[in-house]
Amino acid sequence: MKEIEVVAAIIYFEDKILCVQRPENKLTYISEKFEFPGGKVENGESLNDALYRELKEELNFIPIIMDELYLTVNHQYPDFKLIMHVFKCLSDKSEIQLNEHISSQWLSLENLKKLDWAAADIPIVNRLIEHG
Ligand SMILES: Nc1nc2c([nH]c(=O)n2[C@H]2C[C@H](O)[C@@H](COP(=O)(O)OP(=O)(O)OP(=O)(O)O)O2)c(=O)[nH]1
Repeated sequence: MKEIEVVAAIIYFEDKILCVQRPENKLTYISEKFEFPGGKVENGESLNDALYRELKEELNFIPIIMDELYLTVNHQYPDFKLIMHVFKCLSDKSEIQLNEHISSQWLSLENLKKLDWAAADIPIVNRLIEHG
């Protein structure tokens, strides 16, 4: 089974977290789902470099990375295995540019569960709600 390695960012502005919605996709289980911004790690790239590149591409955003690594999620989707490394970041503003996503919301922890998340993101959302 194909393996995909991805980096993703939990971006905080004050006490809110940036949640972004994926566009339509032939894979129904990720189509129009909410996720944390990020994307695939390229060959030979460090996780931090991948995160900087993806956030610049997707949001024109240069992150301040807060911690080494928040969590690595392993999730089996029907067509591939996802390995997703998640980092917490800070933003000093709430205005963001969406280059690839169809919508975004800044949500406080207690509202995160209201969104329709990609399945791999559920453990991240749960950990955030339980431990911040
Ligand atoms: N960035 C990100 N991807 C996620 C999350 N949850 C989740 O299941 N994924 C999955 C969806 C995709 O199958 C994969 C990310 O790949 P992508 O297609 O967005 O990556 P990319 O920007 O490098 O895209 P491309 O160059 O292949 O077009 O990880 C998440 O929270 N953030």
